[in-house]
Amino acid sequence: MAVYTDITEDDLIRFLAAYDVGALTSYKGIAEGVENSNFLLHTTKGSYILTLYEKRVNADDLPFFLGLMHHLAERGLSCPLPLPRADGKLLGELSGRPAAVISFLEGMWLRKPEAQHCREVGRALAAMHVAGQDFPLKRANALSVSGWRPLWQNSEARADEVQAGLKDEIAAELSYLEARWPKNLPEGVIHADLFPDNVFFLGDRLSGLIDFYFACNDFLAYDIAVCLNSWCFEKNGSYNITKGMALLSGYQSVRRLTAEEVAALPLLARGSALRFFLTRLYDWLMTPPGALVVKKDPLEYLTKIRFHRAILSSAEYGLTRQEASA
Ligand SMILES: Nc1ncnc2c1ncn2[C@@H]1O[C@H](COP(=O)(O)OP(=O)(O)O)[C@@H](O)[C@H]1O
Ligand SMILES: N[C@@H](CCOP(=O)(O)O)C(=O)O
Repeated sequence: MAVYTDITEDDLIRFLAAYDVGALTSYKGIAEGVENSNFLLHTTKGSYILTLYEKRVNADDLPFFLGLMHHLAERGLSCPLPLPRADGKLLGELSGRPAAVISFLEGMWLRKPEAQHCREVGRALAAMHVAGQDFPLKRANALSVSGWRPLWQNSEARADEVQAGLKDEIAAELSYLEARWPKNLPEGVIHADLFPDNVFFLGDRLSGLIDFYFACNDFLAYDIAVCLNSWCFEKNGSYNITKGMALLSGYQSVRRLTAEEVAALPLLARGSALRFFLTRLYDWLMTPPGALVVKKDPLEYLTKIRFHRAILSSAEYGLTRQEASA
């Protein structure tokens, strides 16, 4: 459960006085998420999410994240909206943390997504990329290739505690990717963490995207790589090409990939797998005992890195031969 910062009822009531949300009737910590502390609030006016921004979120980036949610919602994308306070600001402070009240998005995330859901996600991701094209703020991806080595240096010495041989394997992987990371691919605003737990469905219909707190400017196709990694592998570590095909065709029904993006896909998928491996490894080794968070297994992403390393052509992800060789 991701609640890093406790709040008291008195402080919460005082904090909520600045919002037009009615009177608090109940609240509870949310048993999901990794990055921030989230609470579900019920008030006389409805349900809301209270987010306290934690360690990896830089307060200077909050206008980008909150502004982006507004921008995308204005262009018809379903995502939660930060509520304004009486003073017009979107951010307040609670228990010493920057905090926001966010509208509640109906729906549930899928524990066992199927190909049809992957298609919907592909479509929504491309719609987000298109809608983000005229978002005026910029934020570099702190967790792209230049951020991986500093992250690795924090865990490197203890990597073999997790699995023998990891230190050498990851060091080689990192050097390989640093030397070959693409430089010129179409860029824009990406979500950068569109895992199944950040996509809500009502029945089989996608009801919205949440958790824009890694959003940034980067290669659009890198976002697809994140989704292939998080949506198209089965629990046993195998890649499900039917899901890959659905996700990629859903995406391309809104935005066509360029030949350069197609060619870069195996490298981007490998890099995205390394990125999640590294943050998970860091959390695995560094999260203090007793923290109310479920740590995610870094080794799941080692399997994915190895899968991508063996890929010879983007067709293996589920692009048609024609698309893969265009
Ligand atoms: N706007 C929202 N509407 C409904 N539930 C939400 C909303 N935002 C977050 N949640 C709930 O909180 C959980 C954690 O949110 P998330 O943004 O993923 O946290 P974190 O940033 O810590 O990873 C989600 O899985 C969901 O259950
Ligand atoms: N998706 C990341 C962790 C970030 O957690 P989220 O709850 O913000 O999606 C992972 O799985 O490693």
